[in-house]
Amino acid sequence: MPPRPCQLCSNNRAMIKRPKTGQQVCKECFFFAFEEEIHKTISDANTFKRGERVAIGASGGKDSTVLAHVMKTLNERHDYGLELFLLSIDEGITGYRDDSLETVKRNKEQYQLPLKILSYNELYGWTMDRIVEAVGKKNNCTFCGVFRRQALDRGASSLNISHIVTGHNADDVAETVLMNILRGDVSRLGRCVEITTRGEDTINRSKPFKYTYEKEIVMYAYFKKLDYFSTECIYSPEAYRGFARTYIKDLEALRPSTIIDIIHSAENIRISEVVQDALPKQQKCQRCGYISSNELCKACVLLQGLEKGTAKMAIGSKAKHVSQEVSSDTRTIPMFKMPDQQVRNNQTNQTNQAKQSV
Ligand SMILES: Nc1ncnc2c1ncn2[C@@H]1O[C@H](COP(=O)(O)OP(=O)(O)OP(=O)(O)O)[C@@H](O)[C@H]1O
Repeated sequence: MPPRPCQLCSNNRAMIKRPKTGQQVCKECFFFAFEEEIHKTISDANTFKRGERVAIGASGGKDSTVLAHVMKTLNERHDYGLELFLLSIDEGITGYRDDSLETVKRNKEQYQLPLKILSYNELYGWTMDRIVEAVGKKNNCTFCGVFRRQALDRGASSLNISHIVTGHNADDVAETVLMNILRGDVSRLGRCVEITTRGEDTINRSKPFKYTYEKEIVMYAYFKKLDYFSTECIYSPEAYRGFARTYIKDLEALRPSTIIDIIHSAENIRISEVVQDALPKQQKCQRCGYISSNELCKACVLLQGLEKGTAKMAIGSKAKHVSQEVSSDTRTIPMFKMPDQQVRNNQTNQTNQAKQSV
């Protein structure tokens, strides 16, 4: 059978069948189409301001490694004018995160980007290895997720950065939509499909891979021969999320557009004002100053549970009513500080001067 030509350039031999579109394309056209679709996602949503300092949440895994590579490529190709940094959180998981951080350190050299590593141990006085010893494997993902979210914001803030991008891809977003529906979590249903979540007292978070299929990220990393770490976390993943993931993968095998269709469905759901008014209002944690929907943020509640030896109780719904009292010898999280107002103002001024956003 004669070689099949690329359906995009018609010159080269097709090497890849795109999981997202089914098109048969050559390597070069795949790379370009993949990158430019991400550029479209970024520019359609005016995601960045020119001159902005942006931290790439870098775990060393395939998604964030491809993200670092693509952000650097697009920043240069389309002159976004961004100052990019790698930001890694060391959760303290021996045999997993220590190895993946070695990959990030190599990425720092390969992409010539500054790297900041912040550890749970430094910030909370606990590693995930010790947390798992204390709470067991069943609920450890709750601790890790809550602690990572804050650690990323605190790491960014220490670099005077008010925008983080993560490698969450279309499969992750579709999975989160499904989980929010299954849990009846209306407030998160709307937010989880936004490319950027913004707020006065929060660090902006963006997902440039919101419409990018995981299978294509794997192909991109493979054909570009990127240096990434491919082992799964050694602590068991959250079982409920695992079911949602498998369900979506099964549907994708039958109809590849399922992933995008789920995302589009959630984008078009309108939450009634009655429901919105009933949602908890955002405030600052009374202990550490981090954004929270209760008097104490989730990280402070979880840390207090760990310190007092009542960590399992801290996970449940009664955790909101945890005592505010904390003895002077109990470890607490340092006060959260948003990036310097000055920096934010400067960024706005630069933006106004440049009158441009990407
Ligand atoms: N330890 C970490 N340090 C910095 N960023 C992280 C860390 N863990 C996760 N992230 C960010 O959150 C995104 C989603 O994380 P998740 O745990 O779902 O991993 P993943 O889907 O396996 O991604 P990756 O392949 O990048 O590890 C990552 O792509 C990355 O941007």
